[in-house]
Amino acid sequence: MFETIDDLDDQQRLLMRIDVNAPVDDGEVQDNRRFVRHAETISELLANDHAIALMAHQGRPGRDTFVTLEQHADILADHVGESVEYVPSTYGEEALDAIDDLESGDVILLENVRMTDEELADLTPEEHGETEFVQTLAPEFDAYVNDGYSVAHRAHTSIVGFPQVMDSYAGRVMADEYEYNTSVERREFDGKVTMVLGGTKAEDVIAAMEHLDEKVDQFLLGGIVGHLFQRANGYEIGRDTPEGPGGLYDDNWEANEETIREVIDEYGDRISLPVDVAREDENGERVTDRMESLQGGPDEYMDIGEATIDAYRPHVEESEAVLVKGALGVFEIEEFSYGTRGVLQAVADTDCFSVVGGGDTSRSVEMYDIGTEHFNHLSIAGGAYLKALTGEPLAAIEALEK
Ligand SMILES: Nc1ncnc2c1ncn2[C@@H]1O[C@H](COP(=O)(O)OP(=O)(O)OP(=O)(O)O)[C@@H](O)[C@H]1O
Ligand SMILES: O=C(O)[C@H](O)COP(=O)(O)O
Repeated sequence: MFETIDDLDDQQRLLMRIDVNAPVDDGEVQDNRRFVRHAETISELLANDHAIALMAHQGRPGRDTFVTLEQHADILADHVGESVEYVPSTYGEEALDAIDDLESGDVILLENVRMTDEELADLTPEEHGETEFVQTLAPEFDAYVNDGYSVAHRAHTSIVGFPQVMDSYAGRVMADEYEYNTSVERREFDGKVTMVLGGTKAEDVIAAMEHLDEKVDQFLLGGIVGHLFQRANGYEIGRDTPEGPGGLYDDNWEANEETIREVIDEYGDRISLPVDVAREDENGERVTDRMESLQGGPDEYMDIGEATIDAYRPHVEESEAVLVKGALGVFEIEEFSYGTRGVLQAVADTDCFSVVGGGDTSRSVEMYDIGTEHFNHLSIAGGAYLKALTGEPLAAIEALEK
């Protein structure tokens, strides 16, 4: 087991990893529950007079969402109610100067760690610990705290490198999510277990499906994941999104199709797919097409249709546990929120054990007033949550335990 911030002495100089990776709309970083949850940990640490330098990432190199953390510092400051200084360097001179000036009660946010050469390098945890990034920053601090549960599945320098050489502790979000999500994996249900899978990170979701067959009785698919499955069935649907991993439908299609075929052959009878999908017509209105008579281009479908929602609802009502990962449509636009809202409302109306995961997806519960109290747990994690459900070890946890 790992140590947590409860084990820290007061007034320490802390290097802390958080995960405020967020959707970026027209260059504007969107606030979400990750900021709120990490702000709670930061406030708790400030109450004990620590000085904190935060590390975080945003997007992946080459994507539109790969931006600096300037806006993140402002959003965090709003939630913490204290100033959070953005430092436009991760471990260069400017960063070291700002760290030098850090006093008890101060918080700074260092530049996007994915802008360093090391962060995403293919290295062992021990090698990450030997990088210039780690060797430069580690001596400046008393301890390392990792609160970034939602990025805990990535074996990157800021996650696995620092614990090699520093006293390391799990933050509040890390500890809570870990306990909850592993208890989901261990928990045995007598009744039906249903998993609702959607969103844009389709390859991660499909990879997880390969490991979930014994734990799940029914899969309900939507979002880009649903498109991919229906495309494998011969329908002209689906597109690559700038936020998604890219290449889903071209370079990686052959491999994706093969995996989907394997999953369908193995337990296709437990997988429900959209029978209709919704798009915007020329007047800007929502219009729904049956799967056999698609009218839009492959890239135009933004939600599951009403018949699909009606078909999915009884599965939820019959379930003892429902686990959700990823949205069934572009819920951020009201017209295309029907699928996500319809299924989440069915979960809220049912007395089942329920977990909603996915940093973006769990936001829809609050956005549409579905009532957080109707769910057992709203996870701010996506990929890490999926991995935890499949019982796979998380790189960050292994590093903290070491
Ligand atoms: N048909 C669709 N076309 C385009 N985007 C879609 C579609 N259906 C769902 N989405 C998008 O999926 C997103 C949510 O899923 P995504 O896989 O990106 O993240 P998540 O599961 O919430 O969390 P995380 O980012 O933490 O893994 C929403 O922002 C929604 O707009
Ligand atoms: O949003 C997430 O799921 C995490 O921040 C991890 O981001 P990544 O999938 O780009 O590594």
